[in-house]
Amino acid sequence: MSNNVYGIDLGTSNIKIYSRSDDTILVEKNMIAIENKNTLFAYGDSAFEMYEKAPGNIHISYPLSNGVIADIKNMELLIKYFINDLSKSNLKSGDYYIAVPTDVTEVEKRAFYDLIRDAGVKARKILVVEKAVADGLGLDIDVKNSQGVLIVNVGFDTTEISILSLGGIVLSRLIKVGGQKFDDAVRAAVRREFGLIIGGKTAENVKMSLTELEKAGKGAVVYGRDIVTGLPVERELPTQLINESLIEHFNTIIDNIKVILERTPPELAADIYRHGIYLTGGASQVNCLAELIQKGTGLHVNKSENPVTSVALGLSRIIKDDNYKSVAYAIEGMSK
Ligand SMILES: Nc1ncnc2c1ncn2[C@@H]1O[C@H](COP(=O)(O)OP(=O)(O)OP(=O)(O)O)[C@@H](O)[C@H]1O
Repeated sequence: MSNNVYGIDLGTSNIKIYSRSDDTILVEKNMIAIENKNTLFAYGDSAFEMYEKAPGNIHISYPLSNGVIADIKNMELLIKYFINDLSKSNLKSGDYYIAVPTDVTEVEKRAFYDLIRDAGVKARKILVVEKAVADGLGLDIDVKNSQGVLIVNVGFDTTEISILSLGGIVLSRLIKVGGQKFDDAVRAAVRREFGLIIGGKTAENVKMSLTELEKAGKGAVVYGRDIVTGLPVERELPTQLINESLIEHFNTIIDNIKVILERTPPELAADIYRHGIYLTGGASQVNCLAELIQKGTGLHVNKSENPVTSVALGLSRIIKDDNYKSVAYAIEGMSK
């Protein structure tokens, strides 16, 4: 195949890239490790492996923050390396579909377009898709013909709450709550209740294993540093403590869903009532969140089968099915 087509969902913690030629989705950490301020040391999952363990001369960072591009130079570098890997070092010109959050400024949206144009990936055509629309398609919703669809995507540092109707976005709100805030809450609770300092990765693992641990009736065994003695220790944390530490953030998400619902035109609200809420994004899998949203809003919650890749799956449907091409658009001033 001469020209490939790529669909990119640039998440803060995970980058997901659909490649048309092999019909697969690459999922890698959106992270870069730079040695001595100017040399690429590692990227993607390999950079994440070193996170919180690397020496001072290796700087490891996320180039995205709160859903927008914070470090353009390193983000371009990452895109170039990932696309080069996908094309097996035989990069040919290609078309790019990139998902963007709705509730960001036009300048921030434009930055996604510029990123692909300037990343050195031989972009022929660059089209933008609203992230929630791609999410809807990835969730198998016929977004072009459906009225009143409420999608909640809980990611790493943001949660996007959107109402779709007939292929467009009616309302959207991006709030700064996601998996990272959940991890921070776990760390703070462990420090407060056990006098123990744990790393970010440990907190994330505890959060991700909560449901399993509860089922097994076990606590989470962690290793950390005792605040008083400064020595490494092992502790078993009760799951109840972890659950309680997350409630505040869950309530923020629920309150924001309610605000969006209050602003929804009544005809669309009726459809949302019938279909319920669609919940996706990696951090939506956290223990009890779906149940609490259901309880807090009184609406049925449909959980995604592919929470991490739902946006990329939606992009793949747009790329493969001409019927959905109209939901992708060129940034003003660029040809479609
Ligand atoms: N089983 C799980 N339980 C709880 N949280 C999980 C689970 N699996 C992944 N996560 C969390 O999901 C988050 C990553 O999700 P996702 O890939 O959707 O985010 P992102 O797209 O990178 O972020 P954003 O949308 O904020 O840009 C991380 O915080 C991770 O800890």
